[in-house]
Formats: sequence, structure tokens, C-alpha cells
Amino acid sequence: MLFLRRSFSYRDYIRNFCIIAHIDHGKSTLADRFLELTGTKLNKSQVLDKLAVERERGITVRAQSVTMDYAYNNQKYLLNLIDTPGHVDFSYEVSRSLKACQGAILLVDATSGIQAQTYSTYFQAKEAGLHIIPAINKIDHPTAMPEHVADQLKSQFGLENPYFVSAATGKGVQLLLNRVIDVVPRPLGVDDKPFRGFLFDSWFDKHKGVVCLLEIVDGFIKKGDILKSFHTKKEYEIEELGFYRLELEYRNSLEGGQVGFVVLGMKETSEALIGDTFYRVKEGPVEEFPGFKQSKCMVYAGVFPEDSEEYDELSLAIKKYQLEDRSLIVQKDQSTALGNGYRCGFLGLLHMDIFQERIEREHDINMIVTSPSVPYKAVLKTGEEITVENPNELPEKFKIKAYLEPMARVTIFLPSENIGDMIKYCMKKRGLQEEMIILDEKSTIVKFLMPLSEIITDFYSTIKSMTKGMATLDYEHTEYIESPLGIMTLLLNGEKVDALTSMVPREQAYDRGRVLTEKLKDLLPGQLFEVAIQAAFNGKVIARETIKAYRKDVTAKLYGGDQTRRDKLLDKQKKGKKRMKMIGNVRVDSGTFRKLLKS
Ligand SMILES: Nc1nc2c(ncn2[C@@H]2O[C@H](COP(=O)(O)OP(=O)(O)OP(=O)(O)O)[C@@H](O)[C@H]2O)c(=O)[nH]1
Repeated sequence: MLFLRRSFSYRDYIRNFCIIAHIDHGKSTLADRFLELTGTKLNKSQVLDKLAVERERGITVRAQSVTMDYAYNNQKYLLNLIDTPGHVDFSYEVSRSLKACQGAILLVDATSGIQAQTYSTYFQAKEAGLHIIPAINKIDHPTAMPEHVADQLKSQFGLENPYFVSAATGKGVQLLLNRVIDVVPRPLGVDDKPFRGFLFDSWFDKHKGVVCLLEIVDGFIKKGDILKSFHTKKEYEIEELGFYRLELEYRNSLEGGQVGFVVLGMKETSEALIGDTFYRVKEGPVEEFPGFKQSKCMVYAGVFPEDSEEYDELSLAIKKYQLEDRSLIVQKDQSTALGNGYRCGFLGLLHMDIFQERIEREHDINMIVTSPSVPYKAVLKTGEEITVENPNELPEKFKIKAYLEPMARVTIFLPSENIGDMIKYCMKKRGLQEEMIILDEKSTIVKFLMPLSEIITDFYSTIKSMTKGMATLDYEHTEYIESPLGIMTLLLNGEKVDALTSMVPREQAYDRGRVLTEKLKDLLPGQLFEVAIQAAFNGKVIARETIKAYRKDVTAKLYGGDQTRRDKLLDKQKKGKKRMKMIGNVRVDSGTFRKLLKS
């Protein structure tokens, strides 16, 4: 048996590749064409985009890789199209997906040319050592400029002879797939070494639990083998394995170079660490695959039910969601203003939006999500460094020596005519310009090092409107640096509104304090007493607004007569009261927070 395995290697006829592209350049459409061409396609459109949220937004969030058969030059090949998530929130997963490939198709839209994400994914793929095949898509489109984009590819990346394709009509797609076989190297690894597998994706299946996608780098595995995770040290028996061809295709074994699914009886996706190394227990540990990291949450927010009576339902919904989402971090939280809830950690803003939309849609619960914040760090006078996930939990000010904040390297593509305004705006957002690349006479790419907290606000929508929708953005997380931050608190008649505490750079404190107090004055419902709204920075009041006392009698209009209407109105008011919270002696309804946090 061993001799047979040595004399013939499956990996000669396997190609593991991915498509990298800027959002909307046609990655899913091209993948669809490949599925069609190889007879893999089911009767669904864009099957690689799975979540409803993804479909609605037209973006790919989760990697979903697929195995296809393809006959070329009288030889049968096994093609593994490794799909990469298209958003920076999942950049670690992208880097692991790339590690499972030897080649990448760099797909660029012929109507818009190289964009921010084209730029960043190209360098990521190059760094991963992949063979890159340039392809220009949408050549059927009336405004396509394929030659111009070809010039860009040559001048920016030194890539020549791109493939001209239309994923929509199928033109050129077969030639492109043939090229993948011709130039993408066979998978690395050694057949007759002990098994070593690379976990690069997983998902949760209602019936099977966690399904892992593994690349069999060395050796082979079969059903019943006992595997061990390098990083969690947990052992599992292989219950089922096989190829993922949009449906599970069961096999008895997976051979070297193949990519397939493995069901290991894991109960929660958090056990399936992306980038983990697996080996067979009886053969003992193998060398781990380098570059393993635990994915880190870069955005934190409080999550509360709008109606405090829905707390139990919210808890259940979050628990259920967590089974499927390995990256979400959840801790119990309590706020005087918003009651019982949770403090959640997300990979980024998109991840947070997906969470919110799914909970609200699938469980019909209205939530209040507090303003997102990044994980700052505080260096204590003792030298200890702590991560600040919730600014309300910081130690007293006198114990803190300095604050650190996470930075991001931002790549912005934009029309050259907007470059002056863009630089001014990025500097206002505390950005440091690092590089400027002139793409052609019309477009430019600029790179800035910028605090992450500045990007997770309205940064993207502002640069979009500044450039009539032309700018595109990509960023990666980088290091922490020391920063002059402080704590901003909001007070209602002297009582702290904990849901609104935030970390703010000193230079922005006055502006933010003023805006917050003014907004809150507009939004607060009528009060029976005079209310002072104050913003304090590091304990010192820096802005103040006052609401005059006002008495509201909802039934005043209904003189005498109509008892039913009167009852109805009082009933409505009673329900409204349930949603009212008291902060000191001030009535605040949850709608106020919702509006304030949204604005
Ligand atoms: N005219 C034309 N339109 C295309 C072509 N390929 C894709 N499109 C359209 O371009 C839009 C984006 O295509 P997708 O395949 O969803 O783009 P994507 O790159 O997968 O986007 P993400 O999932 O966000 O990464 C869709 O409206 C497609 O119908 C093409 O060859 N020609």
C-alpha cells in the first residue's frame, strides 16, 4: 500500500488556487462560471456567496471553497477553488486561505481598473509566494477599457499578457482555467511522511456540528483516524470526510495535496482555529505551519435589548449565533441607562453589522448597540499593560501612566483631482501620509498610517462623498502607539450615563463634548425638572446644555368624554414607560440612545 502511494502522486493533478479582486470586480460571477464549466454548479446563482446578509450587500464575507473536476489535455484534474473573504475584517482568514493556494487569479474590472483592494490583495498574494495570473473582467461592458487596465497592471505590478474575460458571458473563461493548470504549481508537501493537515476554514452545520476544511499537506488521512490539534491539544476521531462540491461528497480517505472537509465531532466553531495544524495521534507531533494567530477583535460595543423584558431572548439569540461564529467575543454587561446586556467584541465594523442584522432579523429582537470603540491599551504606573475593552472599567486615573491606541495602514484609491482634499481630511483624522502612487493621469493611490478609531466612524462614507463615490478603501491593522487620550463621560444632573463613556483624543475633546451635549438636548424627552447635560473630559466638565422643566399631560387634549380613547392613550404611555430608564432623576427612553448612537 505504502509503495503504491509512493509510485503515484495525486498532487500532480491537483491545483489549489483562488481569485483575488476588489469588491464587485466579478469574483463570484467568475467562480460561478468555473463551477458551470466543470459541471459542479447547482441550480443556484452565485452559490459561493452564502449568508443572506452577504447576498443583500453583494459581498463575500466567509470563505467557501469548492472542489471541481476538470478534464484538460486528456487528463483529469482536481481543482480546488479557495474562496477568500472580501473584507478587511477577515484579513487573517484571507491570509490563511492564501496559504492553502499555490496560485491566484488577480481579477480587475475593465470599467474601473485597479482599486484599493486590488492593490492590497496583490501584495498579500505576492507575499504568500503565489503564482499570479492577471485577468481583466467585464470586457463585454460598453464602458470597458481593457487596454488601459492592461497598462495599469504592467506599470504597477509588472504583470504582462493579462487574460481578457467576461464572467457574465463566459468569454475567455475556459482559456483562463486552462492557464491555471498550466502555470499554477502542484501542491507542496510529501506523500510518504506522517499526516500533516492545515485547517483554513470551518462552518457550522445544524446536523453535523462543525465542518472543517483541511488541506492535506503531508501524508493522508482516513475515516476513524484519531487526530490532534497542535494549538488546542484536543483529540478527535474523524467521523466523516470527503470533498466539498457545494454538497458534501463522502470518501473514505483524503490524499496528499487534496483539500476536503472533515467532521471531527467539534461542538463549537471556536474549537476550529483557522491556521491550526493537525496530526495523527499515533504518529506524534509534526512541525506546525507558521503564521498561526488567534483572530483578534478590533471593535467592541455594548449590546442591549431595547425592551429590557427581551433580555432572556437576546441571551438565547447570542448563544445560538455564537455556535456559528467563532470570532465573536461575549461578556455580560450592565448599564444604569440600558439595563442588562452584553459587551461584544467583533473583528470589525462589518462583522458587527452582520451580527446586529442577523440577531434582529432572525430573532425579531430590537437592540441598542452602543458606539463602537477600538481596544485601547493602558500602561499602568506599575508597568503592567491592560487592554481597555470597556472604558467604564478603567482603573483610576492616577494609576495610569499612558494610553496606547491601535493603528491601521490605510490604502485609498481616488481621482487625482481630489488628492488635496483627501490629504487634508486624513490629516484631520490624525493620519500620517506614508506613500503616494500615481496610477495614471486620472487616478492616485495614497497610503496613510492612521488611528483605527478614526476609520470605524464615518470615514468611508466621507471619502466616498468627497470623491463622488469614486474612492475605494482598504486597510490593515498595524501596531499600537502611545496617544494623548482621555475619558469622555456624559452627565445628566451630575449622574454618569455609562453607555456613553468613550475614549477620546485630547485635541477632539471640546468639539465632541459640545456636539454630544447639543444632540442629547435635542433628543431627550420632556422632563419635570430642569436637567443639566454635561460632558466631562478626564473628570473636568468641558461642555454644558440645559433643558428647562416641562410638564406633559398626554390626556390634556381629551377633555371629558371619550373614555376608551383616554384609556388607550394611558395604556400606550404605560408601555412607553417600560422602555423609560431613570438616570438619577432624569427620564431617558431607549429611543433616545438609539438615535444618539446612530447619529
Ligand atoms: N457586464 C458585466 N458585468 C459583470 C461581469 N462580471 C460580473 N459582473 C457584474 O458585476 C457585479 C459584481 O459581480 P460579483 O461577481 O458579485 O462581484 P464580486 O467580486 O464577487 O464581489 P464580492 O462578492 O463583493 O467580492 C454584478 O452585478 C455582476 O453581475 C462581466 O463580465 N460583465
